[in-house]
Amino acid sequence: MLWEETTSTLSPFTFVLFGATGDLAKRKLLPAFFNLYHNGKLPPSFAVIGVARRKLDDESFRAALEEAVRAHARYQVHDINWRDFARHFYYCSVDVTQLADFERLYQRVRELEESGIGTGNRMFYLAMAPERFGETAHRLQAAGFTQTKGWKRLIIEKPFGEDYGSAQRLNEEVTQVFREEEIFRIDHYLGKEMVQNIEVIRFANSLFEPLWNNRCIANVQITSSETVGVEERAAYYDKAGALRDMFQNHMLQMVTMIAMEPPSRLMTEAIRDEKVKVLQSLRPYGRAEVRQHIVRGQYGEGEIQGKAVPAYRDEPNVAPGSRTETFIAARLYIDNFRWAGVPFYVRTGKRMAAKATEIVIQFRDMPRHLYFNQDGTLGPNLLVIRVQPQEGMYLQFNVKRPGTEGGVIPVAMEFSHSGSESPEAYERLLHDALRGDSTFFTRWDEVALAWKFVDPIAEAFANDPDLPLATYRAGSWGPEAAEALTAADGFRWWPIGADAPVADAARARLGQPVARNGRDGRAHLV
Ligand SMILES: NC(=O)C1=CN([C@@H]2O[C@H](COP(=O)(O)OP(=O)(O)OC[C@H]3O[C@@H](n4cnc5c(N)ncnc54)[C@H](OP(=O)(O)O)[C@@H]3O)[C@@H](O)[C@H]2O)C=CC1
Ligand SMILES: O=C1O[C@H](COP(=O)(O)O)[C@@H](O)[C@H](O)[C@H]1O
Repeated sequence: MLWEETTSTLSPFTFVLFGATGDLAKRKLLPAFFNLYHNGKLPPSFAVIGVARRKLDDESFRAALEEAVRAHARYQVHDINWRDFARHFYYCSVDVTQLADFERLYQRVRELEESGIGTGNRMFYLAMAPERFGETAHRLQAAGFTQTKGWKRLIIEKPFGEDYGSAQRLNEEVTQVFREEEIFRIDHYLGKEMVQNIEVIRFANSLFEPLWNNRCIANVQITSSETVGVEERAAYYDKAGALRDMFQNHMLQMVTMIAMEPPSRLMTEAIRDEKVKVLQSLRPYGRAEVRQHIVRGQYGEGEIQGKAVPAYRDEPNVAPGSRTETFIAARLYIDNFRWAGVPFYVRTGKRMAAKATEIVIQFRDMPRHLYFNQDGTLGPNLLVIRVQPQEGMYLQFNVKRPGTEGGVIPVAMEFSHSGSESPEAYERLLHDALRGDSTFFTRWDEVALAWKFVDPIAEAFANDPDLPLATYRAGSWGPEAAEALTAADGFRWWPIGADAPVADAARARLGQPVARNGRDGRAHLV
């Protein structure tokens, strides 16, 4: 349920973290535990048992924990009594392909529980290769973990399948062991402060909700751009591409949050029901529509923050001549009463000009637009939800140019969350799962519908000889064809991230020069 008091005490638990020595654990999960502990969100009695194949003991795992926390947590190690925190962490070397290892792990968990920790509440987090998810769930059952007088829950990392068929098979495997309400499928974008804020912005403001439809909104633009390349993940990414890695999950989840109807109650299942309806209303695309509405690209060489970077095909472990897309832009339609005719432009890519996730709601022009638009600079009203790295939103509107010359200039009202110590996405999601709240996790029917929408696109990507794969320069905003996608409808992608007009305000606060606008179409801050 939403808005439950989050400082309420959690029940004691044991948390079995598979993949405890991996990248995700190091950068996100272990620091999230520290942040939660620092903020008093964990109960006095809990145990985290790190699991992976390599041979570590409790002490060396605690040393790795400290390193991870020092490098990636929001707070300083010396802010708390480190020994008090670290004593909650244990390690057990397990190869998940070996049932005997699970039996050993089970003994460890039982010993901890019998020493007074956990009272039988058991959380299992699968932060390892997705091929291992199904068999791990089965071995947990075979070793006896799922027989408990407390609760049992499973958190599964992405990717949840690589198409509808494989996702369905995986789901069948895990639901043989855990009930749907015990399964927490992670989409970490749902843990981001401003993604969660979408519901409040929409449903707690009489200013916005009456306008939230095809009568008032001209288009919606959702961008998640990254400056990083494929990094060390080519083995996975070269098969997945941007379509499966970002679009099928994070991007479509943001679409559902923007487009859903108000839920009948602010309750988990009521909210998920409304998100499902959005996915059901997505206009399906076959090959012809993919050519018309979707642009894919792959980064070539270029520059990121002044540093030369190689083309995707020259990255380590990428197949020579790979045709994997590192960028996708799509024009989506949600064929229901509220959104009929409104294009949703969605784009995501690696090695782009900036790291930014922003949602731009562009309102329709006024009917007497021309009257005020004599110098051709009048822009539409925009509501921009800034997910990251800045957290906040701004509303762009038009006012009279001050003075006697007349004319109209765009201005922006900004609200900024940055600096307000929002919890990290994983921190919030771990805490939600521990208190049994699955609102910001994806239900199976959401995952299934997302794959059913994406599968024909993936088919076209793989087999349509007439579908271009554009190369874009690393450090750019993607291929030109993505600009053409919006331009064909008389729109354009609005600048985001550091290019957004309100970035001027941030620069001004830092005493840096700002673009004093008027005729350049950029907004002043009011
Ligand atoms: N890293 C990231 O930023 C993100 C990761 N994810 C997802 O999180 C999951 C983990 O990713 P990531 O941390 O990057 O992966 P890593 O490859 O860095 O880590 C994999 C972990 O699994 C362990 N492992 C591998 N094989 C076995 C085995 N047979 N038995 C027991 N443990 C095993 C490894 O330890 P050892 O070798 O010691 O066994 C290691 O701890 C994946 O599903 C990924 O898609 C999702 C979003 C972002
Ligand atoms: O899930 C993923 O997300 C990250 C981007 O996450 P963000 O929170 O930094 O925006 C992406 O780099 C990765 O490829 C993908 O698997």
